[in-house]
Amino acid sequence: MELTDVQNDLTEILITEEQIRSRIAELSRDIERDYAGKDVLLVGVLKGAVMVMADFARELKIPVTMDWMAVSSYGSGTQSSGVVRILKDLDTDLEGKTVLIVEDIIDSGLTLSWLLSNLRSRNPESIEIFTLLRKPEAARVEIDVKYVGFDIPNQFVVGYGLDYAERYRNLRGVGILAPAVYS
Ligand SMILES: O=P(O)(O)OC[C@H]1O[C@H](OP(=O)(O)OP(=O)(O)O)[C@H](O)[C@@H]1O
Ligand code: HPA
Ligand SMILES: [Mg+2]
Repeated sequence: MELTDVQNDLTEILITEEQIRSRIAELSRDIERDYAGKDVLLVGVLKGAVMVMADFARELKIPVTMDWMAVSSYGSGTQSSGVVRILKDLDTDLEGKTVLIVEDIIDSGLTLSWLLSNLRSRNPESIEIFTLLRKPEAARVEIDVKYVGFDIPNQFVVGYGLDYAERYRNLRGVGILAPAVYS
């Protein structure tokens, strides 16, 4: 679905499909260099990261494996509950693995901060983070993120995997959701 197909639900088109494609390609070149010769395990955080994982993994010119974890803290609202629940754990043992977490967005940072300490306790060789979007003004915890697609304003966004109450995930780009839709 195009951003223009839900124009009335958005206050702004923030990032187009083409901008996402080209930024993922840029970051992929960095990552190919940084991880040359390594066996990388991409850990996608369901459900939001499905689109970015699919495009990023196919853009990479190095072999990788992929696993998924499902966590949820937003439910059907626009504010983090602060409580992160594991809905599905990894199938892979992380002991000694080179892990790259793939996320759609870092907002308050609460999800990733919780996830990082959870995954670090499993003794991987290294863990880094790749996120398509980040909201610097919303950060409630500091997280060291190695690969960031776009820093965006502190507003609720949808599209390209990101939902409001499970809707809008299938938009090709990212837009700011009109407050009238959720208030
Ligand atoms: O930095 P934070 O404030 O913690 O927010 C970021 C997290 O919130 C979203 O997940 P959500 O809980 O909505 O689950 P979903 O991916 O299934 O939509 C998003 O995909 C991140 O995982
Ligand atoms: O801005 C957002 N949009 C959709 N899901 C989210 N999860 C955290 N922040 C957001
Ligand atoms: Mg969500």
